[in-house]
Amino acid sequence: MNITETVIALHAVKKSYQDTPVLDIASLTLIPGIYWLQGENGAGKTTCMKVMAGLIPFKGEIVLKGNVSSRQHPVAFRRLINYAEAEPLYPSFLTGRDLLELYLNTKGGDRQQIAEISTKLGIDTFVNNPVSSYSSGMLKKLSLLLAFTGNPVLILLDEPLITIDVQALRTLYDLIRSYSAKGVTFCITSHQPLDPAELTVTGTLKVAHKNITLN
Ligand SMILES: Nc1ncnc2c1ncn2[C@@H]1O[C@H](COP(=O)(O)OP(=O)(O)OP(=O)(O)O)[C@@H](O)[C@H]1O
Repeated sequence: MNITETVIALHAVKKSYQDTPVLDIASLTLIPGIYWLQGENGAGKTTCMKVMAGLIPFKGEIVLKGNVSSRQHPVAFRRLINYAEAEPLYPSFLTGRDLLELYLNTKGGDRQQIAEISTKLGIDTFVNNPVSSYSSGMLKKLSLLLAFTGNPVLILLDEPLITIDVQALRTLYDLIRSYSAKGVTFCITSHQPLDPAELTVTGTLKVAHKNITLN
C-alpha cells in the first residue's frame, strides 16, 4: 500500500482506563472508504473512536494522510477528524445555533452546505432553542450536522442510526455517500447492519480482544 493513499495509520496504540487495558493495537492502516466498526458491548469501539479523534490520552501514535501526527501536530490532527458521539451531551444553556456557530467559526468549511444539511435534517425548526429542550433524536441530528462541519478527512460516527427518524436516516445515508465520493473516509459503529442498498462498505473493522482486525 502506498503511504500517500492511507487515511489513517495506528502504530502501537494502547489505551487503559486506570490499570485496565482496553485497546492494544500493534498496527492498523486504512485507505479511503466507508468502514463498519463492529464489536460486542464493551469491546472498545467508542474508546477506539475517542482515541482516533484525539479526544482521550493513549500510548502510541496515529498518523493521518501519511504526515499529520497525533503526537507532533495535535491541533492539525484534530482538525482533520470529526466525531459524533453515540449519546451526545452539550451544555444545556447553549442553543443548537450557538454550537453550530462555534464549530463553523473554529473548523471552517462550507456554510451554505451545512445550512442545506440542517434544512434536510429538519434542524432549522429547533436550532434556536436551548439544547436542554431537545429530544434524543433532535440532539442526535445536531451532533450529526456538527460532524459534517469543517474539512475533515475522517468522520467517526458512533451509533448514528439510532433515534433518528426515517427521513433523517435517508438524508444521513445520502450525506455519507456524497462525502465519501469527495474522498472523506467514514468509520461507523452500529449494532444494526448498515443497509447494503444504501451504502457499499469498504471493509469491516472488528474490535475484539483489545485489537482491531480489518476484513
Ligand atoms: N471512562 C471509563 N472509565 C473506565 N472504564 C471505561 C470508561 N469508558 C469505557 N470503559 C470500559 O472500557 C471498555 C470498552 O468500552 P467502550 O465504551 O469503548 O465499548 P463499546 O464497544 O463502545 O461498547 P458498546 O457497544 O456497549 O457501546 C468497557 O469495559 C468499559 O467498561
